[in-house]
Amino acid sequence: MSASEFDKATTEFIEWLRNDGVEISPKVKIQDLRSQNQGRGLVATEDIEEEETLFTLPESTILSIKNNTLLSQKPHLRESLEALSSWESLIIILLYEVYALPDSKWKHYFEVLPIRDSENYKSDQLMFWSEEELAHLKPSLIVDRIGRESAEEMYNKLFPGVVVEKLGINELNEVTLEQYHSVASLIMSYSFDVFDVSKDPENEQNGADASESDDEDDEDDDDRELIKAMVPLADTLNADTKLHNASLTPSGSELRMVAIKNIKKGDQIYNTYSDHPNSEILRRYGYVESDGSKYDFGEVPLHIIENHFTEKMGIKSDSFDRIITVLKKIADEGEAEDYQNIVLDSYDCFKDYEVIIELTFIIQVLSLLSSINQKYFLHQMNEHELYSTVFLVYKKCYKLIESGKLTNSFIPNYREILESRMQEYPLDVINSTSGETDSGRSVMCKIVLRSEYTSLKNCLEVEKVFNNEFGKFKFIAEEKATEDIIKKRFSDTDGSSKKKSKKH
Ligand SMILES: C[S@@+](CC[C@H](N)C(=O)[O-])C[C@H]1O[C@@H](n2cnc3c(N)ncnc32)[C@H](O)[C@@H]1O
Repeated sequence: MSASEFDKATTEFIEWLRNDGVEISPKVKIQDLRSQNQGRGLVATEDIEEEETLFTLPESTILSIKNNTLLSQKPHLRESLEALSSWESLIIILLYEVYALPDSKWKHYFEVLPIRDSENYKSDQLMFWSEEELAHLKPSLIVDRIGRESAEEMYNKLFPGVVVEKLGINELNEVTLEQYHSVASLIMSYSFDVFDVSKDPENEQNGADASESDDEDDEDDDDRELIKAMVPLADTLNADTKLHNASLTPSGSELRMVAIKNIKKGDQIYNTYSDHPNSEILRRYGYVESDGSKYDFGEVPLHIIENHFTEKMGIKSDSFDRIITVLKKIADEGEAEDYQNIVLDSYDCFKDYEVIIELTFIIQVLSLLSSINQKYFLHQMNEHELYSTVFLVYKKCYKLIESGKLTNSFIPNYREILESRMQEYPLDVINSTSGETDSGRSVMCKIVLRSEYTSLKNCLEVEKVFNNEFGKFKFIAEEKATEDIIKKRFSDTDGSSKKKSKKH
C-alpha cells in the first residue's frame, strides 16, 4: 500500500465514521505515524483542555455481540453465541464480517486494520515469533506465557465442530488457522471490554470500563455486564503508560473519548492498555516502551528461591519440596484469607521499589526454617512434625509481617535471591542504557530484559522497599522470632521428649 493508498484508506474510514453518526472534534486528526513504527494514531491539531470530548461513538458503530451482521442475518444463533465465551463469540462474529461478507458495514474500518493491511502492520505479538526469536527473550518468564497452544485448542474446538457443524455457519467452513490467529490477535490488541448498558442501565455511570480488553486466559470475572467489542476510532489511539491522556467512557448508549489532561497542539493522544509491564505489552500488542513501562516488574522464579535455601542455607532439597507441599496445604485448608498461598511460580518485583507480599512472606518463612534447621533437622522430621513446625513458622511470620517486623536474616537472603536472578540476565543487557530507537524484534527483546533487570535492581534498594510510606519494617533477632516456636515444638513440657530431630 503506497502512502497515498494509506491516506485514502484513512480518509474513507473517517467518512464512514461520520456517515454512521460519529462526531469528531475538529481539534483532532488521524495521523500517519509509520515513520515512528506506530501505524496510525490520533494527534491534537489544537490545544485541548482536560475533560473535552474528542469524539463520540453511537452504538451502531461498535461491533460486538449486540451489533453485527451475523446475528442480524441469523437471529436464531443468538442464544448459542451468547453461550460461548465473549472471546469465542467475537472471533466468530469478526471472522464472518471480514471473510464471509464482501460488503460488510465495517469494511472501511477493516481497511485500516492489520487484518487487511499486512504491509503496513507487522504482527509483532509474541504469538507470531519463531522459537529462535523467542530465545532472545530468555530469561524473561514471558516466553512461558505466549498462549499459542491454548489459541490452537480454541481453533480446533471451534472449527469445524462448533461453527460449522453445530451453528451451521457454512460460510466459515474454510477458515484457516492463520486467519483465525490474525483475527484472534486483532481482538487481543484492538478490542475493548465495555459494559453492556442495555442490560442494566444503572451501570451506565460506572462506565464502559472500555479499557483495552484482557486476553482469553483471563476471561472476564464479571461476564454478565462486560462485553468484548471492536470500537472503531477508539482503537486508533496508541497507548503509553506514562503519556496516557485520554480515556473512553460511556455516555448513555454512546461511548465518548475524553481528554483526561490538557493536551498540547501537536501532541499524540494516548490511551492506556491497562497496567502492563513491557514484557506483557510485547506479548499482547507487539511493541515496547523504549524507556520502560510505568508498570515494569522483574520476576523471581520459585526455583531461584529453592536454589538459595538448598545450596546456601542448608535446607535439603527433599525437605524444601516437603515444606512447599505443607505451605500449599496450609493455604488449601486455611480459614479465610488469613492463610494465603505464598507458593507461586514466580514473584513480582516492581520497578517502583515494591515487591509482592508473597515474596517477603516466603523468604521470611524459609529464613526462619533454615535457622531452626541448624539445630532441629527438618529432614529428620516425620510428616506431622514437619507440618506443625512449618505451620508455627508460617503463623509467626504472618504476625511478624503484620506488625511490621522481619528478622535479621531476611535481608541477606532477599538480596542474594534477587542477585541470583539478576545474574541470569545477559551481560549486554546489564551494561546497556536506554536509547534504542529501532523497533526490530531483537531490540525489543533487549528492552524487555532491561525493564525486568532494572526492576530487580531497584528492588535491591532495600531501604526504599522495606522502609517506605506504605510500610516500615523493623528488624529483630532471629532467636527472638524462633524461641516461641522452639518452645512450642521442641521443648519437653510434659516430661516426654519431643526432640526427635535435635542434633546429637
Ligand atoms: C489499538 S491499536 C492502536 C492503533 C494502531 N496504531 C493502528 O494504526 O491501527 C494497537 C496497536 O498499535 C500499536 N501501538 C500502540 N501503541 C503503541 C506505541 N506506544 N508504540 C508503538 N506501537 C504502538 C501496536 O501495534 C498495537 O498492537
